Amino acid sequence: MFLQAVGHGMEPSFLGEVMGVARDFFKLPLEEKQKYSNLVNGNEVRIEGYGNDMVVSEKQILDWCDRLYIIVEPENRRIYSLWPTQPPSFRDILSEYTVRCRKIANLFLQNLAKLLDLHEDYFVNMFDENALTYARLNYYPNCPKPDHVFGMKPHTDASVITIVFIDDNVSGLQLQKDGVWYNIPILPNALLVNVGDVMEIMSNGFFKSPIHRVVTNAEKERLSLVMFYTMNPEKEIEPLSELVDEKRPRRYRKTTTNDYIAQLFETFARGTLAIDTVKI
Ligand SMILES: O=C(O)CCC(=O)C(=O)O
Ligand SMILES: [Fe+2]
Repeated sequence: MFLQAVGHGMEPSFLGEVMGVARDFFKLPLEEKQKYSNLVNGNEVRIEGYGNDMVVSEKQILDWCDRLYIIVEPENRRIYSLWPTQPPSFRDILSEYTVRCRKIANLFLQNLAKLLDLHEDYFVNMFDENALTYARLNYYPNCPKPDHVFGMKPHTDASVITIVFIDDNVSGLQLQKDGVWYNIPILPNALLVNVGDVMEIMSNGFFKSPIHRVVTNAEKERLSLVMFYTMNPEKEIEPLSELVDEKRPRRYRKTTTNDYIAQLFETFARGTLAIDTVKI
């Protein structure tokens, strides 16, 4: 499930500021950005920080994309040493965006619960004080050979839900439906909201986590800011008992967010899908 939210209450001027600080960050000299590197001891890749994909094989084709990945919620899990100090307003603006996006996330979660005939706060209440929200800032430079490389390879998100904010003058995000790729049109100031794998698992396949990818563009660079809403990393994830019965047996194995995210990074680098590893 993928939708474009327009009446989300964030003013275009505020969204402009958000995209502005993201753009200013990526324009910094490489040495400055590398202060936030996702490499530990020069080789081991952690999720958080600035960099590119984890490399698992020599044949792997890296995505044409730079990214900065940071935990934004809960506040006590923020690693401020990985939060840019340039541009100076980066932290304040991302913090405000985090608060405002949470409202949209909760509204979406409430609507998903209602569609499943569950209490509207069913999903909202599953996010405890250790549930993590990751922000990922993606920067896709223009690419001289757009036919040779993706901005981001086909994947699904390991989140419960995801909110994507795309720079409003460059398309490039595509969605797979029945084996065909469709362009997601640009709607200025819209936020894209989609279901991630954890929601697919919990809903026992009622909601599908859409396969999507980003194509590169020869002329234009592109930016996006993605918020991934995940549960407490230790919490067990499985189809809700309310949604499993004889007619609709359980379709996914039990996992945890921790294990699943590790699985996602591995499968993403290999070009396969994490969700296939938990299907029964
Ligand atoms: O850049 C985009 O439009 C989407 C990026 C994305 O799918 C992701 O970061 O998971
Ligand atoms: Fe994604």
